[in-house]
Formats: sequence, C-alpha cells, structure tokens
Amino acid sequence: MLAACSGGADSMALASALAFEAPRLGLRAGGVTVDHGLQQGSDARAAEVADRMRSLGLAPVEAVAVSVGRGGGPEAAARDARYAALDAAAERHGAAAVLLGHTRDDQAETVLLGLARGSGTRSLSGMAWVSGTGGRYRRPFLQLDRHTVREACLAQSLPVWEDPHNADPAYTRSRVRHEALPILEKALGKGVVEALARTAQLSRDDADALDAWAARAEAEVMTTAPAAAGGAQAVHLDTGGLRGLPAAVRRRVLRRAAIAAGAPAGSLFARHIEEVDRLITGWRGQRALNLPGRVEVRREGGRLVIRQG
Ligand SMILES: Nc1ncnc2c1ncn2[C@@H]1O[C@H](COP(=O)(O)OP(=O)(O)OP(=O)(O)O)[C@@H](O)[C@H]1O
Repeated sequence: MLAACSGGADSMALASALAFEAPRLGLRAGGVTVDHGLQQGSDARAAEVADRMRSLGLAPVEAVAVSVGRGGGPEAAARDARYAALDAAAERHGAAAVLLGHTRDDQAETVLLGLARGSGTRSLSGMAWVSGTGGRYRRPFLQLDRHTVREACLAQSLPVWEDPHNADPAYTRSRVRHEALPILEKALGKGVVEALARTAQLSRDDADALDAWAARAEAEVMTTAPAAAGGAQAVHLDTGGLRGLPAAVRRRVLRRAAIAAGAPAGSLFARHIEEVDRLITGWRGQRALNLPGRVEVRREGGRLVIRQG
C-alpha cells in the first residue's frame, strides 16, 4: 500500500496514519510524492517530502518527477500527469492500493464545481471511496473534515508544506475553497460542507441505479451491426423503444451507444447527447449530426444508426 503525499497537511496526516496503522494490520506501507516541476526548487521539496515520509517509517518511498502537458487546462494536465505517475509507482512496487488524502471539504468543493457546470447526478457524486484501475485508489479521509485532519497534523507537529497553487485565485478550485464556500457557510451555516458531501453520496446512489437501468434498457433497444474492416461497430437504436424511456435513462443509453460506436468517452459532453436526443423527436426536421471521433448519427425510419465515418 502506498500513501500519495504532496507534503500538504491532508496527505502528511495520511502518510502518518498509514505508518502508524501498517504494523498492526500487517501491511507493507510505502509512499510516493510527485514533482510536477511547476515551481523553482520543486525537486528539492519533493526530496524533502520523501524524507519526511521515510522518517515516519514508510518504505519504500519515492519522489517521482513528471512533465506536465498542456491538454485541458493546467489543473487537469497536472492531475493527469500525477495519476499516471501514481499508477506507474503502484505497478513498480506491486502495491494493491494507493491512498489519497481527499477530505469531506474536497468532496464538497467537487460537488459545488459540478453544480456550477450544470452537471447530472454522476458528476454530482464527486469522488468515490474506491476508484481507478482495479479499485486501486482509496480515500480513507473522505468523511473527515479538513479541520480535524489538520488538527491531527498540529497535534503530532508534522511538518507540512502548503502548495501555493492551493491559494492561487487563478485556479477555480482555489476560488471555490477560499471564496465560494466561506460565503456559503456564512449565509447558510457551517453544515453546508457536510450537506454537499451528503449530496455526493445520494447522487452516487441515484446515478448507480440509473446506470443499471440503462444497461437493461440497452439490451432491449440496441443492436449492433458488424464493423467494417478496421472500424468500430455500427449501432442501431429503436426510436420507439427510446421514447418510452425516462429522459435520464434514455440519455444514458444514447451515451453508451455513441461510445460503443467509437466516440471517445472523454470528449462526449452533455450537449452532444442532448443533440442526439432531439434527433429522436425529429426536432426542427433534423435527421443527422456528427459526434466527436468522426461518429455520425442518422435517423432512418424507426431507428437511429450510429457509426464511425
Ligand atoms: N504532488 C503530489 N504527490 C503525491 N500525491 C499528491 C500530490 N498532489 C496531490 N496528491 C494526492 O492527492 C490528494 C488531493 O490533493 P489536492 O491537492 O487536491 O488536495 P489538498 O487538500 O491540497 O491535499 P494536501 O493537503 O495533501 O496537499 C492529496 O491528499 C494527495 O493524496
């Protein structure tokens, strides 16, 4: 098991908790810190964070340098590079789990960001306890509030380093943390963080149920035709059957069908699915449209045909 540690208070508390619990649980517990190379001296700081983890008793401990790409904005690019490095570290060390220090406050921020984007239940469900390939990522602090975690750091005099990006108003999450949530707490009371985190859990339960319903509905309204050489399969959907489904289930079926036809999941947004949904009713007489990944959707009589061009 590895603790992923930025050197910040949340993940130092996590590293310390893992070092404390591991002998009792008979676990081999190490740590990894990722140097994004975004500030001067970040390599020296990563080495220092690694030393701090070693002095807590974790072994093996690694500081991994990554190069951050540009895709999807600076926050997303750093996150992608970080998770790729954490995955690789888990493989190298044969670690079944990588622990992350996300707290209930991080969860509330994620829900608020989803609300502001107009997201559906899946996005509002925030971060899961267990996620990633084979359930590798675990978030044991997800129900603890940040204040409690930070008090634990203080009580143990753990040396922590705060990433200046966390307080940089140029970053959306930082504005949510330092501006939006304090205003909401002032207006609506301290319980708002807990309430947002509860929204995440309720939304996750709803989204899971709708996903299961969509998987069953798909079997009734969707058929696949064999792929042309080298291409993805063509997907046929019965529009009459689709119309009989609740909108939330229908949108899920449409999304699954588009992905089955070769559209990349990461580029398929809610607005794309809404456009496909309108084809079913023949809204504005439209009969065809294109989706990311050169996927075409065409209404032909009583069915939608989705295939890669
Ligand atoms: N550079 C990094 N190296 C290793 N793990 C990281 C790094 N940055 C973040 N993580 C992991 O992701 C979790 C969430 O990080 P994020 O920066 O979003 O939250 P945070 O509340 O600022 O956490 P922290 O106080 O630990 O920095 C961290 O608790 C840690 O487990």
